[in-house]
Amino acid sequence: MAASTQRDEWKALSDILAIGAAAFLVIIGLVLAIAGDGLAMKFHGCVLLGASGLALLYMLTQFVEAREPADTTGYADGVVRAGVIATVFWGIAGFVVGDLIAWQLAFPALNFDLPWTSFGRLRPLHTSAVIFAFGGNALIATSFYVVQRTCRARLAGKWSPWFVFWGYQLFIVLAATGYLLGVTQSKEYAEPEWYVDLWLTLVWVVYFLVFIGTIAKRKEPHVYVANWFYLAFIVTVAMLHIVNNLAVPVSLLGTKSYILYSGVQDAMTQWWYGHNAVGFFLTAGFLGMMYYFVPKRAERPIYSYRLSVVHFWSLIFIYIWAGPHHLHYTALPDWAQTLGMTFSIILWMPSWGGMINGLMTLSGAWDKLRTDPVIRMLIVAVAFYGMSTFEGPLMSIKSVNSLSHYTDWTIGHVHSGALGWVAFISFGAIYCLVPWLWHRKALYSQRLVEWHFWISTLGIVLYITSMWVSGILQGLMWRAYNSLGFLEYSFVETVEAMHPFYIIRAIGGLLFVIGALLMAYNLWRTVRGDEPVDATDQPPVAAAPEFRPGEYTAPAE
Ligand code: HEM
Ligand code: HEM
Ligand SMILES: [Cu+2]
Repeated sequence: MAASTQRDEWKALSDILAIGAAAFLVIIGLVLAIAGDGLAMKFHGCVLLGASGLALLYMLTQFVEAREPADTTGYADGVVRAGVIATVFWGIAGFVVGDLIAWQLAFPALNFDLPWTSFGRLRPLHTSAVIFAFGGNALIATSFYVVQRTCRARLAGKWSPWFVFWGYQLFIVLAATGYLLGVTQSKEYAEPEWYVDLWLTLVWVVYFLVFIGTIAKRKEPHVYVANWFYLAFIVTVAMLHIVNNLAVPVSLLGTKSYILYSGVQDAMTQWWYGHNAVGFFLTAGFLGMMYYFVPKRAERPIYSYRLSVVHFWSLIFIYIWAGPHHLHYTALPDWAQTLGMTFSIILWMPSWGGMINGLMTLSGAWDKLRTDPVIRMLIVAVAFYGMSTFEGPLMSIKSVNSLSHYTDWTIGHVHSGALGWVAFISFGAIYCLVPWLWHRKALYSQRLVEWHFWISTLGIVLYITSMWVSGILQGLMWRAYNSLGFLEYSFVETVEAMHPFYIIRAIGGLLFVIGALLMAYNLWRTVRGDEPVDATDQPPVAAAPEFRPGEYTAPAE
């Protein structure tokens, strides 16, 4: 009795705090909307005002009516469902913008001579949309799902998980609209200005607290390896984000700020950030996904649990040092470049350790590659992970980088990781999650998953092969001398030579977009509850699987 009143008091306190925080944000939004310096800040004030106003209204109605959310006892899956929807939505938005800029590179007239639609503004819109909006939502949704199952505990906090979700969407909207309006601090993958960075910091701290709070109240003694990867992703991204974005705003009412560092220190901080954004956002978090969804879908234990632990520690210790490979032949001291190159080459080993662990989880069940396109998607993702983590160390070797740097080869490398690994592992996870989360007995159509798989794979192959050819061609043309010691080609000749490859890449991108649209249609039909057209061919997914201790670890270990 006493315990329950105390719990009620805590709940009331948390409600009051949440309402107070929203009211505070309403005031800030109002101030910025009225007194903000310039159109962009005023607009962002309005966005903040609208978002926090809606949140405030919603929480007030809940509080006044003392209404309990529908499911306070089981797992908190509402926020995971929202995350899955957001992932698909932002994914398609990001892929479409990616393909648009791909066509712009082939046909510059598509810039339409307008500032808002120019390549310079749409490119960061693409990279942020796919990495942070698509990838970030996939990571938040799956991490919230996985941590609950593997800890057998409900997500910590009542409002906090929803704050993480909606706060993150607000971050995305502020960042994206900012780019279109020309607000940027010009650091690649860290373009949002100081006030958007501050907002993300707040959201991220709450994300960390929800995640660690759930682990703290776990009923399962062992902390499963996927959670280690998710946790490394959350903690390291916080560290990277804060250090790389230390800046002084010109005015508290304006968008512009100046970064604390200058010259080569700024460059090194930026690429320490940029490289580890790849390592911890695009790799560690998605490895967490791999370590849950591959064994689950294959219904096999992880090939080697011991290897997964070695994989974890070696990966996080080595990644952090490899950043200087982005700054070869720059003003960065030579020793630092060599250090970055050395650690990049060493990084090949833990990366492939992880790949082997993922692939070999299928041993004894290889036939599933033929019968289950979702498994195939997950496993091909792991194979692409292996490919791009072989290519990366190769490109980090200084003599190779002297050819590849600034060329389309880098773009090809990026997208074999991004499309092949990040997007495919997310698609696979989503195909698993949707029937579990919406309690459907199967996906609407397995055949459509097949189509998605093949169309998108073809798209990726067109993308990366065209970029390999154009990248190496570009690099060789730039460094070609004639017998008199003059450059053989003018720059514009190299641009002309790229044209056919840009068209092939854009077609590849289009195929990738079509695949994603097929997925969205299939998922929509599944969620709607339509009778699956080929349920008998699909593995049984009637109930979301429970975590059973020892299930993932090989018996021999
Ligand atoms: C339909 C799919 C996609 C297409 C057509 C596409 C196209 C493009 C294009 C044209 C660029 C600019 C290249 C340049 O400046 O030369 C680019 C850059 C980039 N894209 Fe994509 N993209 C797609 C999907 C993705 C996904 C899913 C991700 C990440 C998860 C991603 C991450 C990136 C990154 C990180 C860059 C910057 C690369 C760099 O600066 O080296 N893209 N993309
Ligand atoms: C062992 C692992 C890896 C190593 C050592 C590595 C190394 C490299 C190197 C040397 C570059 C070219 C730098 C330059 O010349 O400017 C690069 C660029 C890049 N890589 Fe990797 N890579 C690895 C894995 C990955 C993976 C798995 C992904 C994606 C999921 C990825 C995403 C990127 C991106 C986005 C860039 C472009 C950065 C920019 O200039 O904007 N890398 N990587
Ligand atoms: Cu790097």
